[in-house]
Amino acid sequence: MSGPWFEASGLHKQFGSMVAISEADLTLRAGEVRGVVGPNGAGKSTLMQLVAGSLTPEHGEMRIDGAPVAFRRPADAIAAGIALVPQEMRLAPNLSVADNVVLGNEPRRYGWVSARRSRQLAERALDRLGARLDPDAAVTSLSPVDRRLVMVARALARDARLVILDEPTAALAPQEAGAILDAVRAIAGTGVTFLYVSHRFDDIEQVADAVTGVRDARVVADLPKDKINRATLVSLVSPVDELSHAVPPRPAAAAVAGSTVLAVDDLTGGPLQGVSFRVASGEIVGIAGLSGSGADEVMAMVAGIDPRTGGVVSVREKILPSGDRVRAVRAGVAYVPGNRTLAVLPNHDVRSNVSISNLPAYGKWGVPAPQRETATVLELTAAVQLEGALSRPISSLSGGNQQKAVFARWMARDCAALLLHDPTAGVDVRARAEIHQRVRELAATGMAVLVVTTDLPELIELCDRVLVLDRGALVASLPGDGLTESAVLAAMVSAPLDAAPLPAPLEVAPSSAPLGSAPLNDQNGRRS
Ligand SMILES: Nc1ncnc2c1ncn2[C@@H]1O[C@H](COP(=O)(O)OP(=O)(O)OP(=O)(O)O)[C@@H](O)[C@H]1O
Repeated sequence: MSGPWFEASGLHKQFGSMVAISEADLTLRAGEVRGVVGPNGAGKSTLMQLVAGSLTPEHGEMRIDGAPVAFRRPADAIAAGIALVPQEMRLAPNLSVADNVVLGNEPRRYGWVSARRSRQLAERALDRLGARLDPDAAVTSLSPVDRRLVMVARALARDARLVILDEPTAALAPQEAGAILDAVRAIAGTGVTFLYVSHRFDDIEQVADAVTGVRDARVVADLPKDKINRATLVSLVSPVDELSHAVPPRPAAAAVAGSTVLAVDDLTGGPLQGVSFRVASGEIVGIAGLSGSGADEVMAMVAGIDPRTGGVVSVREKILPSGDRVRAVRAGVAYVPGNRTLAVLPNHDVRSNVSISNLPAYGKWGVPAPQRETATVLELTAAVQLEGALSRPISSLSGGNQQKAVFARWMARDCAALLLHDPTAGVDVRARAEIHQRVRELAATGMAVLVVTTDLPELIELCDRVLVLDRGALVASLPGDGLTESAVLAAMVSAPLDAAPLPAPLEVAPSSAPLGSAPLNDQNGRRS
């Protein structure tokens, strides 16, 4: 690693009277991977957007190789060798892998886009990442991790010296995240600098050479490599006196004795090949699986978002029609999607975004009772540590805070089954602990909770039982007590990953079964 080539000092940005980042300094060396860590709403994304030219600072300066630079738009930053890879996927679905890599930067010959040179450019960028992808493949055919690699390749195809990655692994399983981390380390070895924003401390510990801590709109820490560990990272997000609160232990054995609330029998559709399981009142059941395992599809079909081609889903013995979200809500199925852009009402304030799930409760005989609504929403937002005025437009909240609002929405309603899809993606460690605590409390009131998450520690902290899906089939049901990440991982890839002893799988489902003829699972997911 050589001396600093990028320096920012005194960067300040505010939205109206709200200061998002103030007096921020940042110094980067060639080939450095700098983690960026801090609580939700701290100002991390704002700082990244200033460096990437998506926002312009009120004051402060940036220098590249000692010379002052000022970016008025992202194109200025790109021309200076800085590219931002945002958290949300920005790929053109109708274009190939190669076309997506060169999108907006197509090499031209005599003014015309050169298909040959575009392809070469894309292949070179993908090669540098070690991504073995067919440049002609449709980008829609790729797994989430490969799509993410295409987005990183796009930055490399622009000869970026600094690549800013915003939560690049937020919705990826650990092995898949590993592909991103390996690529980042390999590219950093060639002299490219990375700013790596993440709430996943495992990633930061593995990949970062140094960490910038952001808190309350200020840069509050600059940790060298030998100071990067779980305790220092947690303390950047949560004050030291809250450390124990931030990482709560899983209760020894959750009291799971209720009757079946959610029954899924022989579910088919998409990759699913006859998946059956039960979730009892008071139980928290997790589903783990790699991309393409079918975990996402189970969630979408049970929630009534996607239609199923076969099988039965019932809640409290009431069969839900296929692909009917309204009927599912009426039957008491709450759903918090992993992709918050599917859940927020962007043109509405925080209050409406939270109260919408339960509007009839805030009025009597059709007359609204705004005070009751406000009181309830204040209680719910406090429970997920979402601070600030309820009248703020939700789109002005940081990503993690939007996620908290969506979660609070479903706490307002008395539901039978709560479906959580990556419930704490982009949420800081402190609020994550609060959300886990709320989930446990909701389960204790008798709800059946189903959690699909790529975050293995979350499954282990939260769940009484973890079902593992592989290529559309249920391959294991692992009891929560004593469960380890390596045991879940091993079941996900159908092979032991290390020497850690595996709990014996309780259930091994056949890869397929004729419609309507599959045996039912008992309460613990065992087949009878
Ligand atoms: N366009 C905007 N209008 C008004 N306020 C904004 C806007 N963008 C960000 N903010 C506010 O600036 C503050 C910093 O937000 P920012 O997105 O930078 O936080 P963050 O650290 O990236 O959070 P997260 O980890 O949740 O993504 C927050 O209070 C947010 O509500």
